[in-house]
Amino acid sequence: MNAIELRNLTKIYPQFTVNNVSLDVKRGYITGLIGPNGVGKSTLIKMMLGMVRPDTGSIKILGCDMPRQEIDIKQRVGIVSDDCFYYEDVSIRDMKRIIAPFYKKWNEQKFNSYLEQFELSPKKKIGQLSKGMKIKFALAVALSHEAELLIMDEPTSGLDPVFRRELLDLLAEMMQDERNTIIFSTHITTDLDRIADYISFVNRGQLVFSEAKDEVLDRYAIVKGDRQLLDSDIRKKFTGVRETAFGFEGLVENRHEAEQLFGNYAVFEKASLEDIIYYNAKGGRAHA
Ligand SMILES: Nc1ncnc2c1ncn2[C@@H]1O[C@H](COP(=O)(O)OP(=O)(O)OP(=O)(O)O)[C@@H](O)[C@H]1O
Repeated sequence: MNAIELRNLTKIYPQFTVNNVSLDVKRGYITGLIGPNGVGKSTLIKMMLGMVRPDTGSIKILGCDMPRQEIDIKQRVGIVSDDCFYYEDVSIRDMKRIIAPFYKKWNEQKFNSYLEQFELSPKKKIGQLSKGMKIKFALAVALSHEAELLIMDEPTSGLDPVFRRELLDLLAEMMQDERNTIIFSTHITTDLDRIADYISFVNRGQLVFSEAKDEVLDRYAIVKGDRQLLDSDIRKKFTGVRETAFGFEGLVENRHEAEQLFGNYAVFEKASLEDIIYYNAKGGRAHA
């Protein structure tokens, strides 16, 4: 079953379009939403959360229609984003008093223990929280109302390495209940190496792929070889190529096909998620 189903979503901004994105996020798994800056990841997440209305297309979250069943959906979804919706002038304690009654399954004890674990003083005003502290607060809220689905926009980007690991542990803990689902966008691909099951890759407003992380890492490869191997037909086989005085290095989408093409004339290495983002972002423009 899918926790999220996006169908043919399009959002047109004056200088940018999310173009006909269809995406299934599998229930019971962690999906990483990756892509270069400004390709539409936050816009997609905001559409899932009803914060941005698509021009066309449909959105189902936990089997419910967004926006028609937005209130039911929000009961079951935890949101972590650094441009969260909280009042700056209000303390953590008072903000909690505003938020908690909205949730049918609010767990006060859990919330207090997260505040303690995250070293957040209830007296501190939201406006005085650092970016990382705001994320911790949003996470404490999200984890205290028994959310089945956690949707997070760059949750790890403002966090120090110690809390980043703690966060990943918390997410792993949440996934012990196999009905739970997490999707988060990130630039920190090492976080995904650690915990993601699926990767959804967005580039220039379009979904490039959404598949199991292990399959992605098996399918793509970095190829290195002598520049003489490159002609215009061969270049087309690469998602992107970097050329140096000594040779070339490029990303191919189909390792098997490239191995048949180059045989022993090239060297093949495993591509990382970072390689996949880099070469897709640069495309044919990737030169050293
Ligand atoms: N409200 C808006 N009005 C007009 N353009 C917008 C609006 N929101 C986003 N955009 C544009 O849409 C594009 C995609 O932005 P978005 O924030 O979705 O990208 P992103 O992939 O999340 O980027 P990053 O990784 O840098 O956070 C950008 O060019 C941005 O300027």
